[in-house]
Amino acid sequence: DSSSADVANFTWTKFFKNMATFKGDLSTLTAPPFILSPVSLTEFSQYWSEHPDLLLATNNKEAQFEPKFEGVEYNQELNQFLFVVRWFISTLKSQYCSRNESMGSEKKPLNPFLGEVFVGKWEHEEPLGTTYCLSEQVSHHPPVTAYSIFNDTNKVSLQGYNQAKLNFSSAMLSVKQFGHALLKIGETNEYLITLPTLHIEGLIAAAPYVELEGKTYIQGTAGHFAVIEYTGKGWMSGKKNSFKCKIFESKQDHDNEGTKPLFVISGQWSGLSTIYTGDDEKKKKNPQTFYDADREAKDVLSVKPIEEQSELESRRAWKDVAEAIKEGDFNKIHQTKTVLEEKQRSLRKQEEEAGHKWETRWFDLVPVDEDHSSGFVKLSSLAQLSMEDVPSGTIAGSKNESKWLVDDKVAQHWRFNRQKWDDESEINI
Ligand SMILES: CCC(=O)OC[C@H](C)CC[C@H]1O[C@H]2C[C@H]3[C@@H]4CC=C5C[C@@H](O)CC[C@]5(C)[C@H]4CC[C@]3(C)[C@H]2[C@@H]1C
Repeated sequence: DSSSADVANFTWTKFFKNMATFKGDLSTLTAPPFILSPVSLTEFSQYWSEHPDLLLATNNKEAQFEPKFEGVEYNQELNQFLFVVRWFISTLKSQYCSRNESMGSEKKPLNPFLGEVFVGKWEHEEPLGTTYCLSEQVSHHPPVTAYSIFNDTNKVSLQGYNQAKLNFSSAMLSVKQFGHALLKIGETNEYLITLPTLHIEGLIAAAPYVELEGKTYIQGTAGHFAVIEYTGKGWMSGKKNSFKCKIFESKQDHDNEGTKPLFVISGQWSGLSTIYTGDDEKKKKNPQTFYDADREAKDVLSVKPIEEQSELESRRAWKDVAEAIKEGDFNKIHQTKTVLEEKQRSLRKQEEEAGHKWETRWFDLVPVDEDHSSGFVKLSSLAQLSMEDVPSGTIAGSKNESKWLVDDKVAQHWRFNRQKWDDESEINI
C-alpha cells in the first residue's frame, strides 16, 4: 500500500544519503530491511557452476566445440579453451543477476562469520558422477570467501577465493575484486581466471543492479589467452551487460598489434552472444551463436535440509535472521543478528584468552613463493599479471600495481587443501 511504499522510499533516500557521505567499512552500514538479502555471501560460490554440464564439458575428450568454422585449425587445446570460455561466460548471469531474478533487485547479502561454511552438490547421470561445492569464510575482517568445486569422476576441479572492496564515490558504489579462480582439467591442463571490477547501478532509484566493467583475463597452460572486456548501457554497445572477448594463441599474439584474434565473441553475458573468426569479425560475416543465457536453465545446487546441517553451515546458522528479513521485521532482524554476532564475539574472546588463533578448515593461506600446488605462478607469468595482493587482473609492473601495493610483504593466496576435506569428519554433504 502507498504508506509502506512511502516509508520504504523515505528510508531509502535517508539510507542513500548516509551511504553517500559514509566513509568507512560499508558492512557496518545498517541498510533498511527491504534491501537486505536472507542469503549469506558464502552461498555465492555456487554461482561458479549453475551450469555444471558446461563445466564438465571442458574435459569431454570426444566433444568437438560447436560452432566449428572452416579454415580454423582446431587442436585439443584450442577446443578445450573454447569450452572453458563458454563455461566462464555462463557463470556471469548467476554471479551478477541471480538476486535481481529471485528478489527483484540486488540486495545486501548476509556478512558471513569466520569459519562459516556452505556445502552442496550437483548429482549427474552416470558416468558423470557428482560435482561437490565447498565454500568457507576464511576471513571475517576483511570478508574473504574461499571455494572449491570438484568432480573426481570427470577430473575437473575449480578453486578460488574472493574479497570485495567497496568504494562509494559520486553516488556510485564501485567494487574491486581481489582473488582469482583456477580451473584444473585432468592432470595437467590449468586455467587462471581473473575477476572483473563491478559497480552498482540504480541505487538512487532503489532498484540496484550489478554492471560489470574492466576486464577478465583467462590464461591456459597450453598458452591460449582470452581478454573479456565489459561495457554497459550507454557505453559503446549501448546495451547493459555487454562484453567483447578476444581469443589468441598466446599473450604474445595479443600484444602483437598485427596479429588478429583467432575468435571474437560479443553480445550480452546475461543474454545472447555470437562468435566470429578473427578474420570475419570486421565484416560481421558468418556470425554463429556462442551462448544464450536465457535459453539454458540453471541446475540448482542441492543442499541438505537445515535440521541435518552443522551449526557452522550458513542456512542453519542464519535461519532466524533470514526469517526476520523475509518478514521485514526490523527489530527482529536486529535482535537475531545481535545474538549471532555476540556468539561470534565471545568465541573470538575465548580463543584470545586461550592463546590460540582460529584454524581455517579446508583452505590454507600460501605465500606465493611456496605455491607449488597450483599453476598460479606459471599462468600469471604467461599472462604478465600481478601475483601481488592487488585487484584481480592487475597487469604486472603497471602503475596500477604499484598504486595498490601497500607494503613489500610476500603476497599470500588462499589454496584448497584436499587432504583437509578428505579428513573432514563433522561437515558432510
Ligand atoms: C552496503 C551498502 C548497501 O547495503 O547497498 C545495497 C546495495 C544492494 C548494494 C551493495 C551490495 O551489492 C551486493 C552485490 C555483491 C557482489 C555480487 C557478486 C559477487 C560475485 C561473487 O563471485 C563474489 C562476491 C560479489 C563480488 C558480491 C560482493 C558483495 C556485493 C558487492 C554486495 C554489496 C554489499
